[in-house]
Order: sequence, then structure tokens, then C-alpha cells
Amino acid sequence: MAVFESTAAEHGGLSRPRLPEISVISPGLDPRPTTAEPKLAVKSGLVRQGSGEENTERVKVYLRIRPLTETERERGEEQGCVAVQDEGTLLLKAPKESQNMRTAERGITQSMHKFSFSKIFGPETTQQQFYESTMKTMVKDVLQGENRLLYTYGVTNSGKTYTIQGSGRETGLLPRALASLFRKLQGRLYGAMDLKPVMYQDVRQLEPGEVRVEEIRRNSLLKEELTYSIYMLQDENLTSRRVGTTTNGDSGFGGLSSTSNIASQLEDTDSVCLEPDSLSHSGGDDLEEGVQFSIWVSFYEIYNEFLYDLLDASPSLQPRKRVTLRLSDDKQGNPYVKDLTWIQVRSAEEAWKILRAGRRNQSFASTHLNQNSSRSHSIFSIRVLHIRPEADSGQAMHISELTVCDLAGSERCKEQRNGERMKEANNINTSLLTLGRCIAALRHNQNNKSRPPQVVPFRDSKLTRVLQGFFCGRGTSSMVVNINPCASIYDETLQALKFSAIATQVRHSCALLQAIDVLKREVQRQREEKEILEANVREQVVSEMMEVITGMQDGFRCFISIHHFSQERDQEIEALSAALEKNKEAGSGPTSEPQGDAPRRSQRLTAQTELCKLRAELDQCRAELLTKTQELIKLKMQLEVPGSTGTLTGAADRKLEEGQRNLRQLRLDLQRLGLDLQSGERACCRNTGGERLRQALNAADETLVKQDQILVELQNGLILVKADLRRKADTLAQTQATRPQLPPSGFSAPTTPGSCKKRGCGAAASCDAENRPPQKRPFFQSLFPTRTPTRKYNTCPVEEPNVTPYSRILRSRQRSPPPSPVTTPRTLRGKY
Ligand SMILES: Nc1ncnc2c1ncn2[C@@H]1O[C@H](COP(=O)(O)OP(=O)(O)OP(=O)(O)O)[C@@H](O)[C@H]1O
Repeated sequence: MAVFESTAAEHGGLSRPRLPEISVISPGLDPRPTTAEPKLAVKSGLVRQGSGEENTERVKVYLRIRPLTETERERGEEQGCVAVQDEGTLLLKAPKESQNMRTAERGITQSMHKFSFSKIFGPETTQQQFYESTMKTMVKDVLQGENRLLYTYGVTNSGKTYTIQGSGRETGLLPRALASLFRKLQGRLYGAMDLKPVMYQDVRQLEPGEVRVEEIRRNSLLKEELTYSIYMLQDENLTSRRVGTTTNGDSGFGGLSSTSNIASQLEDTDSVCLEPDSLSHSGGDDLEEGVQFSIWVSFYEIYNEFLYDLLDASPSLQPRKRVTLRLSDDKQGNPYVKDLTWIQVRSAEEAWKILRAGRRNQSFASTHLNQNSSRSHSIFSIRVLHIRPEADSGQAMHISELTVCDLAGSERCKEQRNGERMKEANNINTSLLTLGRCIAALRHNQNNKSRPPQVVPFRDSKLTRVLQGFFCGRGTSSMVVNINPCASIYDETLQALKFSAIATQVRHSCALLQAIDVLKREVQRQREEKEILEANVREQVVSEMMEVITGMQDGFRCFISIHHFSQERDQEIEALSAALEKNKEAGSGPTSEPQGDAPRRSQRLTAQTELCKLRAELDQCRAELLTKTQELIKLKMQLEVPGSTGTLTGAADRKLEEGQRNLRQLRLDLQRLGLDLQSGERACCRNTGGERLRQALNAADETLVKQDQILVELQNGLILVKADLRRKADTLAQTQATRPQLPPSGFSAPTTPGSCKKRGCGAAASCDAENRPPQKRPFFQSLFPTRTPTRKYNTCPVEEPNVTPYSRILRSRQRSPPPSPVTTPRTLRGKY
């Protein structure tokens, strides 16, 4: 067939690569389709991808082809450039006069293009059929709590407004949706007006005063709509102006300037008399039990990138400056139209009147293509509050939304002769272009998950910003592409279809929703874990704190008891010290001690008395020792003086024996004194614990130790003296034996010539000094000058007849065992 022949092949020359005959501008289709394969992969408009994306659904894109008017047929617009191959496939064939055909003839593009859609609706499709196939399910979803968006896209004069609003009795999708909604909600409407949607998807509880304001606003709007209708009917002149009226454009002014025959088309349908659809037949059985619904509507437009509230002003007949609305973000960053008017509606008729009132405020103008062309994007939203009246304060459990967006038609700016129309066209095209970029970015991000995601330019236009939520997983969107089969606008239609082809590749952000759900669950789980962890930590901290506090309490109790004890001890010590002082002063007089401490204090006093007695004994012993020492010295001196040796030695011997006895007695006394000291100190330590007493005892003990040492030294000295005396006695005996002529009591130096008594004594002393302990010599020398017999005399045999009584005693002593070792004070101290 000639129509499928590529003109580019004929005229493109050899230098150009041969292009395929048909461009297939839709994913999932066979890139090389043939006429013999009319059935393409798209069956029901639901195209799925593999590799883990089976659960995500592509955005539904419907194509609606409007019928040609009689005028258009007469102009020769019907050239067969639009052909429906099946319910999902469209074939575009470039007409001869089109730009596309010219480029195709140069081999740059193809002249035929194939597109796939979710479903294609031909010119014969009725409004009812179109609603049943597109919006009915969306209404059902919204009543189930979902958010849905439907928007129309297409070239100007392609039937977008007709599709959404309808014309005459051919009501469009929106009034049908409203009628269906209210039929479904019969008996389930929430009568009060105290809950109102605000911001992105919040609900606010209204005060009674606010409720009255809301009622006044709604009644005013409905009343003025009624007044306007009556006015329109009565004023024939005005009514005659309705058909074919052209406006001067809307530069921010509403009212008459925007009134068009579109409004009159709607007014023809003065009541919503719609064929009942299958949804409304089903009644409200599938609605959630016990839930009531409050329906609120809003209507605004985006004109030249400004937002205007179409329900804010009454349908005034006087032009006035309109107030622009601002876009804001809530705490989660969701955009919403600030201060937008929301009206609660209680029936489809009320909603219909509100819609008509808003339509009169919308910006329309006549263009070269459409006498009543929408010059703005209009957005009508229905918010459904799901309310459980029995719940606390009747709070809304959930909000769902159905938004219907009638986009302005794209058109060629250069064909607009009017400057205002050109500006509008520029803005329309810019916002539509941004919408196309957003959809392309979404498609890119979905298809290239391994690559860095592109920024979706939602913020580049007001339109994409207000619709952002529906593209980001907070609902699903459906697109209706309207085309006009006129050959004269083929190129524009081709561009619109190329745009829609991108949209068909976009998937709903179900994956995002699922990810959000997963993340929500994860956050909840982690929050619970954190709470448990926090509770455990708190418990541990509390138990540790309790332990610390208990320890501190114990320590404090201990401290208090120690403090009390030390106070008691201090008091006792003070009392004892005072008593001691008193006793010292008063001697052994009676004390005025307290009754309870009397026994212990008497013990202590006894010990003190004992100690004093011991000290006295010690002093006495010391005095005795001194006396004995003096006696010994005297005896020594007597020994040195010549005289009766026997008498002297006998006296010395007696004195020595007496001294030894005294020493033994002294030793015993010392031993007893040590024991007494021990017991006394024990008693003192146990009973008083006073430091001063202990110091006094220690001092006494040290004195005793010193005295012991002195006694030991004295004893050693006595032993040496005795030894010396023995030697002297021997010498005397030998002297007497060798010198019989001398009187028996003589004690003189030997008269041997050349010899000297002193010399002989010196030799003996020098000889004897070697046998003495070196440490004792100074003491011994201080006591007794060295005057001992020589060794020669010692070695001489002693004749028995000349033995004196002293020498006998000495001999017997020499035979007797040596004196027992002196008990050193250290032994006592060690025991002590
Ligand atoms: N399916 C249809 N059946 C009958 N008439 C239709 C259909 N679609 C559109 N029309 C008519 O075509 C004309 C243009 O339609 P409409 O105003 O809806 O186009 P539009 O796309 O909204 O244009 P604009 O973008 O300029 O507003 C209207 O007169 C409308 O009644």
C-alpha cells in the first residue's frame, strides 16, 4: 500500500541510511512491526516489564479521537491521517501538506507513526462509554481511600473540555463522577461541617463560628449561582451574547470577560440527569462499615503561571481584580495551594452548581482554532473525608482525593496574532513542556536504576508542582490524550502523541509506595526496639543508681556511727584526762567519775599506781646498784692498798655474792616489772586507749630497757671484777708462798732484783687484755686500772698448804658452773 511506503526512501538519496517505514513510538512494541501483525503487545493498555517490576503498573494513557464537525469535513480536513488499528494501537499517516510529510520526503523522519495506548476511544464513543472505561474505577478507588488524578492533554480544540465537562446533555467525566459519588454515598454522608480539609491532606476541626462562616460561603455561592441562572434566562440580550461571544482575554480579571458559551453549554445541563452507571448501582455495600463521608470541593486555575481561586469570588457580573493564590509546602514538603476555598457539598446538584459557578470565573478566549478555548489549566478537586462519628471528637480517619485537571491546549505561538494570546500560548506551552520533562525524568529514573537519578523538575512550573504528589507515589494518575483528526493540525497532533508516548512508559510509583511502607514499618520496628532498649537502659541506670544510693546510705550510716564512736572516745579520753589530772592533784582521793565508768577507771588507776610503784622499785634498784658499784670501787681500792688480802678478798667475795644476789633479785624484779608493765599497759590500752597514757608507758618502758642494759653491763663488769679478783687472789697466794719471811698479812710488791711490781702487773695486764672482750675494756678500765698478775704467776703451781680461804672460795667457784646467762631486757621486750 502506498501509504506505508516511506517517502524518505524515495527522496532521501543514497547517502542517507534507509529508515524503517514506520516509527514505533511506544515501549514494549515490536520495533519492526508489519501490517501482517496488527495485534501488538499492548492488549488492554497494561504493559508490564520484566525483571522484578511485575508488580508496578504503567500509567494509564487513554486516547480519545473527537469526531470531525461538518465544517471541518467541508474544508477537506478528513484525509485519513488518523487510523485506529486496534483498541490500543493508532497509526498516524502524514498528510501531504504537513511539515512531517515534508521532512519525511527529505528522508529525515518517517511519514507514518504507530502509537500504543492503554485504550483508544474513537469518534463514536459516547460520554457514558468513556466514563465507564476510565473514571468509574477511579471514583471507586477514591471511595476506598485512594488518591487519583485524571488530566487531559492535547492540542487546542481537540475535545479536552468536552471530555471533562461535557456539552449540553452530553455531560463529561466530572459531573458523572460527582453524580456517581453521591449516589454511592446515599445515607453515608456526614452532615456536619465541622471538619474541613486544609493544606496538603490535613483536616481541621472547625469552631462553631468557623462552621457558620463556611455555611454562609457555600449558601452564598449557591444562591448567587441561582441568581445568575435566573438573570441569564431573563436577560435575552445577554443570553443572545452567550453564543459566539469572544472575550478580550483575561489578564487576571474574571467575571464577564471569561464568560463563554462553554458556561452556557454547562448551563444547558441544569440538572445532573445522568444515566446511572454500574458503580452507583452497586450502592454503598462495599464501603467501610461505620464510616461516614464528608465531600469538599475546590476549583482553581493556573493562568499565565498564576493561581486563581475560581470559588473565591461570587459570580459577580462586575469585573474585579482577582487575588492570586500562593503555593506552600507543609511540614513534609508536600505542596498545597494556600488559602484555597473548599466548599462542602451534600449532593451532586450542589457540586454541579459550584462547578458551574467556578467555570464562569475561568479564563476562556477565542483563538483561531477554538472560539472558546481554555487559556488556563483548571483543576477541580474532590476531597473525601472518611469519618467515624463514634470516634473521639469525630476526627477524620482518612482523606482521599480525586483531582480532575483540564489542561490548556498546546498550540503554535506564531499563529497567535493577539499578543495576549501569544503570551498565554507561551505559558501554556512552557508548563506543558515542563510536564513533559517531568514525565521524561520519571521514565528515565524508572528505566535506569543503576544510573544516578535525574532531578524531576516539578518546581519549574506551577502545574507540575501542584500535581507532584500524584507522580510521587501518593496516588496514581491517568492521562487522556485528546486528538483532533483534522489534517491541518496533523503536526501538532503528532507532537502531542509523541509526548503521550513518553507518558505511557512511566510506571506508577507503587514501588515507591511499597518502599515507603517498608520504610515506615522499619521505622516503627526500630522505634519499638529503641523504646525497649531505652527501657532496659533506664532500668539498669535506675538499679545502678539505687545500688550507689544504698552504698552511700551505708557509708553514711557507718560514718555517723564512727563519728558517734569517736565522739564518745574523745569524751572518754577527755574525762579520763580530767580524772587523771584530778587524781594527780588530789592524790588518791575519791573521784567524781560517772557511775558507769567507775570500774574501768579504777582499773586504770590501779594500773597507774602499779606503774608508779614499779618506777619506785626501779629507782630503788638503781640506787642499790649504784651503792653496790660504789662498794665495788671501794673494794677495789682496798685491794690496791696493801693489807690483809684474806680479809679484803673475803669481804669482796661477800660483797660480790651480795651483789649477785641483788642482781638476781633485780633481774627478777625487772622481769616482774616487765610483766606488770605488760598487763598494766594492756589494761591501759584496753580501758582508756588514751594516747598520752600510752606514750607515758612507752617512755617508762624505754627507761626500763635502758636500765636493763645498764644492769647487763654492770653484771658483765662484776663478772670481770670477780675474774680479776680471782687472779689477784692467786697472785697474792703465790706471793705469800714465795715470800715466807714476809708477814702473812703483807701485801707488797715483789722484791726480785731488777724487777718491779708494776712492770710485772703491766705485763700480766698486757697479756690478759688479749682475752677480754674488746667492747668491755673501756668500761672495765674506767672501773679498775689494769693491775693484774702476770701469766708467769698464773702458770705456777699453787701449793696446797698456802691456800687461803679466799683462794679456796675462788677455786670452788672456778669448779662451779659459770653464772647463768643474764636474761636480756630484749627477751622481756620481745615478749612484751
Ligand atoms: N467527542 C466529541 N463529540 C462531539 N463533539 C466534540 C467532541 N469532542 C470535542 N467536541 C467539540 O469540539 C469542540 C472543541 O472542544 P473543546 O472545547 O472541548 O476542545 P479543547 O481541547 O478543550 O480546546 P481548548 O484547549 O482550546 O480549550 C467543542 O465544540 C466540542 O463540543
